[in-house]
Amino acid sequence: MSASSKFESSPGDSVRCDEIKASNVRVMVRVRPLKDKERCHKLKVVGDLQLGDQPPTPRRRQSRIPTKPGLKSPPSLSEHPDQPSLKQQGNVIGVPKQLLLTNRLFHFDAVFPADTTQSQLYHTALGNAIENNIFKGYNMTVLAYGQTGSGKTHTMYNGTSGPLQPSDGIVRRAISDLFRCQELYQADYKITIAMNCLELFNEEFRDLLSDAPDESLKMRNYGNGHGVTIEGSQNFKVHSWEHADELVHVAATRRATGSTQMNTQSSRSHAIYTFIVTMEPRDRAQEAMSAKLTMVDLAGSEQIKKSGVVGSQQKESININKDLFVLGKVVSMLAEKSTNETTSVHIPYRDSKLTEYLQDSLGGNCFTLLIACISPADSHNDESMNTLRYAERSRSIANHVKRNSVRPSNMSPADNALQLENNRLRAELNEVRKRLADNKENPGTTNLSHIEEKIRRAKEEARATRESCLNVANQVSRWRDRRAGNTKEIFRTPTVSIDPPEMQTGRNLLQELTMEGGDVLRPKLELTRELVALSNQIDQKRSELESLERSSLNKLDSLKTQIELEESKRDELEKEVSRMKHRIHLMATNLRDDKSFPQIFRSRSEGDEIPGDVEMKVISTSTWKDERLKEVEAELKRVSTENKLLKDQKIELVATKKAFSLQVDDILKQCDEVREKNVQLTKENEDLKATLAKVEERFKIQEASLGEENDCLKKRLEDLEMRGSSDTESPSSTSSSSEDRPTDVDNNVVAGDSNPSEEKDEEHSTQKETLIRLLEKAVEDNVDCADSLASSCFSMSEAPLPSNDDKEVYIDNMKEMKEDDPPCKCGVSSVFAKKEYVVFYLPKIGVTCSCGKRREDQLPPDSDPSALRSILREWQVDFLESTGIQDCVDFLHAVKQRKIQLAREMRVWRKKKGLPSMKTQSCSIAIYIWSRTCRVVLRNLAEQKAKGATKPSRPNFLDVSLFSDEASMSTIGLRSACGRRTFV
Ligand SMILES: Nc1ncnc2c1ncn2[C@@H]1O[C@H](COP(=O)(O)OP(=O)(O)OP(=O)(O)O)[C@@H](O)[C@H]1O
Repeated sequence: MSASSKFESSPGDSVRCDEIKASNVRVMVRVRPLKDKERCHKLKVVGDLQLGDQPPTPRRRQSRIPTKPGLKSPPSLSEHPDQPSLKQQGNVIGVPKQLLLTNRLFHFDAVFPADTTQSQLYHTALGNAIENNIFKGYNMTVLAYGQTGSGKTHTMYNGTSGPLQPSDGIVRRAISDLFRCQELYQADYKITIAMNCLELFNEEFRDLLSDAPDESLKMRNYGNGHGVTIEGSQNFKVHSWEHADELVHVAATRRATGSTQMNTQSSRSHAIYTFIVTMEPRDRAQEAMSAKLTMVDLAGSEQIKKSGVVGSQQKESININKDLFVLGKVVSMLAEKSTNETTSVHIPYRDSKLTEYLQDSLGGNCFTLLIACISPADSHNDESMNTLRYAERSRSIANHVKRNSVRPSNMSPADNALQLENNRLRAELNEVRKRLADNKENPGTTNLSHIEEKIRRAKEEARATRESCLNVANQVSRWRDRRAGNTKEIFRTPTVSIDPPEMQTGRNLLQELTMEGGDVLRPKLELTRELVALSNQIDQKRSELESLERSSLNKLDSLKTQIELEESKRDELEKEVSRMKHRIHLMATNLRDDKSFPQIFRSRSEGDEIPGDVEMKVISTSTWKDERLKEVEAELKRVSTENKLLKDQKIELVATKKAFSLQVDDILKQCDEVREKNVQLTKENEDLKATLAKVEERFKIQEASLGEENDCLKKRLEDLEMRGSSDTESPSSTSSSSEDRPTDVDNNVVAGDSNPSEEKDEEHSTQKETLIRLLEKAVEDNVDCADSLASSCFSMSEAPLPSNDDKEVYIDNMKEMKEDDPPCKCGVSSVFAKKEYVVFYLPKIGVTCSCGKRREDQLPPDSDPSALRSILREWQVDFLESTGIQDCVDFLHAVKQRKIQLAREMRVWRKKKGLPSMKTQSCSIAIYIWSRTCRVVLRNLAEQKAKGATKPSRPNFLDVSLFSDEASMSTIGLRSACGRRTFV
């Protein structure tokens, strides 16, 4: 059976046509959410949206079934009188109807902003439309239109399977509604639901539910609004929601999709889901109804440049765009027709298969809802603008909707079917007649290709009509055979399949009576009377059937006559064509051969006699020329109109292209910016990572040092407890152990932890002796201390090296030195210590081996004298940097804030680096020495600057006078060259 034949309302006697109403296509716009990196400045939904998320309140069952069949005016989509208005549903307060895009305001039936849920969209857009339209016998179509990636498939079929999900689109929700309504109405109607799923891919129809889904199917158009069918497509009778849903799911997965730059899962075809509902009343007084629900997910328009398609995808894209172009043209023409009803407008439905198939939905017998999907992104403004313009135009398309219902009659279903078929044939015949009449009226417009086309169509139609007639004839003869058999059998066999119901009832009654007759003896006369009455009824029915048969046969005959007539017309037309061809050929030959043709006119003007046959020739030629001229003029007119249309389209396209290229430039620029930013961010990220690693290392060190501090504190607490009594005897020893001011290292840079004073004195004297011994040995051997790790004797760098005599004096001085000796004023200093202590405690500046070799005091040219690396040794700077200290100022600040913590961190750090272990207090002293040195250097540099030095140089670190005001000078381990202590 064809997909739509049941829905073609036949203009016959028993089909209602009294309820034809105009209903404009309803248009709603859905804005999809922004994607990553997309921006939206120019699009605005105007008005508040407060949608309810509930289905409309269910109504009581009685009101669903019309008490008086078909007398209500047809409801428009989702606005049935019984249905609560949008404003009354749930908490719906209002739906925006306007949309502003780049200063242009568009008006629609509803505008759904990006945050609208699928459920909100369905209940607002369709509401109770399935029940109010389909189950009342009105056809309905829902179309999704828009550029690629704008959300059409999301809106129509967001394919899941199983129970209904919040993300499901219109198709699944509509199927659910269909079966819900079937359940509601099945007490009064026998309802069947059939469905098919088609796709139009590359200008070819395919049945997505067929065993051979790749097979291309032919479309057949019955013309004059009598519907279109896809030959060979299958209708599946579906029994439940699950069944239908499964089929739709299969179809959706078979649909052609592909990945483009605009949409990773782009539909490459137009998908058409059709559901056919037929309702046969259980009560014969009601009318039978049928309706078709079509849901179309159109493929999206796309710019090949933007979508980046090539090869076969490019061909698909061209076909999609062509279809949509024709759709736009049809919409424009329909809109023009509805605004200016007086002018006759040709609607180019046949220019594409899509529009030919959707003819009923656009300007036909159908309630139509168009959902235009757009992207809110600025980068898609031009496409969105086109979609909105198209959608706004669609609003003015008027459809003429009528109920597909059949009046109740005493005819059997077979009679009804026959009747409908007859009606359809009659309509076709009318159409053929009309065309023939048109041909007669406008012979002037006939040109060769037109005639050929008409002949082709006529042939096709004749073939189709012949087939239909044969069909009908077969049906009639089968039916006649059956009837003849039945009539014979009627009294013998009680079960005849096509008996009129009254006869069956009578026979049943008779049977009952016969059965009961055993116990209740009725008079024979009564039974005879009943029988007579029944046989009368049978006769009456038989005569009715015979007259019906006769009329059918008559109709058949008249149809045959019509066909013959049509065929003879066609023959005539063919002959006419060949005659014309012959004439044209003759004339062309004559004109070519007849050299005297121009001469004839000349001689006529001069009053010469024209030979009779030549005059005839001239007359016929000029008549033909006039005709031809008229034809050419008409053709010219048509061509110029088309040309103008094409020019307009071209201008529009050029403008669009220009806007596009501007947009593309803009996007490229943005891309560059983003790329640059990206590089910058990556760099920043790397820096941050490095800092993070440092911080993490610091953290670990701090953590470890905290542990140690804890241990240390505990130990100290124990010490303090133990020393409780001795503290009262020598209070000065407590103050001298202060961590912040490690003055207990006067005699040597090798300072111990806070030991009792006797231990300290003992240690000092040992160290003193060691030093003296070392010095004596150094004087004897004049060793190159720079290479000796065991012990070294250092003196200042830039001061003159002490002679051996000086050294002896120095040693003597050392021996005689007392704790309370006054400071030496010689201004020249030396450092005596083990090399490892020197390396640990002292900064690098100016320290020179006593042998005269300079060590570590050379600064690279142009180096910053105030930098940490110019003052301190490599490892010292490495350590400080590991704690986040970058320069002298940082360092001085850190010393002030957290010297002890730094000391602990240093201890842990050294351990980690495999350097000799030092006590925390020694670390603290070292830090103190470094900080002092840094402060002195900074101060000296500032002084140099203040005196006008443009390039201040690093001070001589061992110039004792530099440190003369430093009370804790001794802590840096300097001694005067005379061997006496400089400071106490
Ligand atoms: N309203 C929406 N909410 C959430 N996501 C959406 C919405 N509309 C579209 N999308 C998402 O945008 C993407 C593209 O949508 P969809 O495939 O439906 O576009 P389309 O118009 O059908 O494209 P095409 O014509 O190329 O098939 C999908 O990932 C989809 O999930």
